[in-house]
Amino acid sequence: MSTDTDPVVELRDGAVVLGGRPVVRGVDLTVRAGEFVTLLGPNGSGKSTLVRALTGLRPLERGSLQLFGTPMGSFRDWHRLGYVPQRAGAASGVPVSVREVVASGRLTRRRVLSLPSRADRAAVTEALEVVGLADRAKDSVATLSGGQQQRVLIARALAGGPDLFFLDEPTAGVDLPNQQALADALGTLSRSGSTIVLVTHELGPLAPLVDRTVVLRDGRLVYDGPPLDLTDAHGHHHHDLDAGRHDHHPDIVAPWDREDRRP
Ligand SMILES: Nc1ncnc2c1ncn2[C@@H]1O[C@H](COP(=O)(O)OP(=O)(O)OP(=O)(O)O)[C@@H](O)[C@H]1O
Repeated sequence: MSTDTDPVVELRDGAVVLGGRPVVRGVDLTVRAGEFVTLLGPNGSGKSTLVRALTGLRPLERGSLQLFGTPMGSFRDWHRLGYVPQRAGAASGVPVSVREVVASGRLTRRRVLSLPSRADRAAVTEALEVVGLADRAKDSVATLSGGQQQRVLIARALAGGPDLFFLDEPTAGVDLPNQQALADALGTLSRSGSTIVLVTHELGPLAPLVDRTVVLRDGRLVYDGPPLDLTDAHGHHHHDLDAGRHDHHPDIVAPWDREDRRP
């Protein structure tokens, strides 16, 4: 973990209200360059909302946010951010190739109405290689599995050359080989110095990559520290990280969910 580098995300007292209800409440979060942070918490605890707020997609009701040291209101370097939303299929119904989807990730880099440059094409090819889909470039996205489509979206985010990635449950509903391919791609990114903020219910093959864990509960940050060993003394895995399999079934017994948890 790098603690001596500049913060790339600095949220102070962040609050988001949706439908009149506080969903993110008084969150302080600093992410430094090169960190790999996982954001955990039960269903509905506000993880996706927090990530959307950090990308500027959800306005803050209260608090302040800086990205790369610039207040959100004046931030313009959008090409530095990559965002892979939750449960997003890459297939649109319109026949579109894997390469075309990934190439759309270069649009923040290109001048309006200009043709793709050699650098654009090279970035797309490289992004496809990182996620292990170079051999599927010409195929229609619709012919890919859900896990492969998720990797296409990661390649799209990658193609823009961002150095800060937000990924919202990229492994949900993805089989083990695809999870491993995702972990390989994120490991490559992380080693190249990218900062990664990842929402997940289950780390699986991603676990070795994680520097730091942040846990939300009821919109509040209840843990921020080293990755948690969620296996108890009896070798049982705490149940809530499997909650993704039982959507909206908050059967919680994890450390941050005990009565004595700190606020
Ligand atoms: N557009 C919206 N309007 C009103 N409430 C919303 C909206 N979007 C989300 N919520 C509510 O905000 C709360 C937090 O949702 P969010 O999706 O951020 O949680 P999450 O931790 O990512 O959950 P999950 O693990 O199920 O994806 C939930 O109670 C949800 O119902």
